[in-house]
Amino acid sequence: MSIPSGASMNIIIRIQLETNIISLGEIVNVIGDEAGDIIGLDVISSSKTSTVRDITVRVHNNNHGQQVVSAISKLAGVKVVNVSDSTFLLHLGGKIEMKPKVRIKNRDDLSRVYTPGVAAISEAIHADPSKVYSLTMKSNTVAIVTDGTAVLGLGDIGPEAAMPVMEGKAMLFKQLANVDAFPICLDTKDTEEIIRIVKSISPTFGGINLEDIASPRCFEIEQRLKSELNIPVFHDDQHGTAVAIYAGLLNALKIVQKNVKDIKVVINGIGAAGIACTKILLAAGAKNVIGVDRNGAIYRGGSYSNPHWQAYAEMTNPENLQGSLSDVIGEADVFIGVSAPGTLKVEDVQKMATDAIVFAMANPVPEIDPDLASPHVRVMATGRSDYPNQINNVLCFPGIFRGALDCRASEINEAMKLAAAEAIASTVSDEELSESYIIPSVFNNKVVDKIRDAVVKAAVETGVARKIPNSNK
Ligand SMILES: NC(=O)C1=CN([C@@H]2O[C@H](COP(=O)(O)OP(=O)(O)OC[C@H]3O[C@@H](n4cnc5c(N)ncnc54)[C@H](O)[C@@H]3O)[C@@H](O)[C@H]2O)C=CC1
Ligand SMILES: CC(=O)C(=O)O
Ligand SMILES: [Mg+2]
Repeated sequence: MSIPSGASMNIIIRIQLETNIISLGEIVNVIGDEAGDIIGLDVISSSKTSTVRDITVRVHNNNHGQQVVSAISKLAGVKVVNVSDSTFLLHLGGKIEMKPKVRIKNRDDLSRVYTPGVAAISEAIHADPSKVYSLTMKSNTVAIVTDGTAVLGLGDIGPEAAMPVMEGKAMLFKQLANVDAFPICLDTKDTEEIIRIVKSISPTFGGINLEDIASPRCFEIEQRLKSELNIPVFHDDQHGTAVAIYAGLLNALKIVQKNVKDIKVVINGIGAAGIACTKILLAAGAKNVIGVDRNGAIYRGGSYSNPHWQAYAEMTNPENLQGSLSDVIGEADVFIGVSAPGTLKVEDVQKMATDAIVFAMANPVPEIDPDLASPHVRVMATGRSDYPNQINNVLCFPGIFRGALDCRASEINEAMKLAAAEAIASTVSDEELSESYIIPSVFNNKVVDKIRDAVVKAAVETGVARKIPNSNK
């Protein structure tokens, strides 16, 4: 399954044109004939007989881009020098950097930021370790730790290939919540080694965001680190996703006027995200949740290689349904996909209850093309930014860590997660709420502040805050 048609991309085509043979206008017309949308034209160099230009063209997808380039290549007097994709260009040299807060202008500055002056600061922290929070970057810094084994929906692509995703996440932490975060991509899949490394690096950080670590390993890593460290450890694919989904569902259920206690929910993909989503829905009162993975519904009496599925069967699937996704989806009110591209068929959606809600969250390609599902559902959401209702853990992690760091929370607990979900949902007012607006945009500047305040309040109420921060207002 390719990226759905709703997506688009920009390509930059560098051409050399012989100006006595062909005009720029003719090239522009050819691009228009191929349905390419020109969004930029730059002159790179020019002589009496030829010009080199960069033409930035918005196209639907890779194939469409190739079609446009091929049409230009066929023109007499045009040489296509290079074609680049603006997404690749944006990644050249990486997306983040480290910047000092003050400039070292002279020897005096040097002697204070570094030796000998810095020694007094180190001694002060040695005498009172809690001062590391006020005298270093720790209080505002989060490690984004991955082993590269479940990167988006791309699977085990390794720690190097995980880097662009983690850099992107670090950008979002900074831009949305002013949290300094940086990627730690580990070249090991060994649970004990990952735990040991994260514990060893933890003095630098105020929090640990575990990311894209495959299940079931991710559960033990998180659990052990939570109990062995005194800073928040949060596996975003579990809890950030669960919080964002629950926020979206709270609002979607208002539209269809159904109660979470009465609905049938089918969750496809019972990995990190699927198990956490199930738990948050059960905690919210859902009674009929059915989990489905590659081999079908998870039921009591089944035998499973995944050690978490036996326990999962005990707490879900009250009618003990068996069979494939198609077999169990009949009359479901809600489908949540946190699995893999193209796993939900239109025929499956047609079997769902009236006013069906479909959250197809696999990234970058959802379980069903939203254009195909939409005619059959009341509320459609994906994890993507190019469709309405983007449900993505980016709605949660900046604000939840902002709150946890501000109150120096020792952990991120269930109350803080529920508070975050309710804060996200409440950002959409009753007047604004509609089928295509159940969840605020990532760029809604109220989201982070609302989550932060709600999370700090919940942390204080549950006794995990080690500091009462100033109000955010
Ligand atoms: N929109 C969002 O905010 C988020 C989306 N996701 C997406 O959810 C998906 C799963 O992520 P994780 O839970 O972190 O990965 P994971 O590797 O922990 O779990 C994936 C689960 O899906 C199952 N699965 C794979 N193919 C399947 C199929 N054809 N049918 C049924 N089950 C299948 C696997 O067996 C596994 O149990 C990924 O595509 C990821 O991009 C994950 C986190 C956040
Ligand atoms: C959004 C995210 O964390 C994922 O797809 O893995
Ligand atoms: Mg992830």
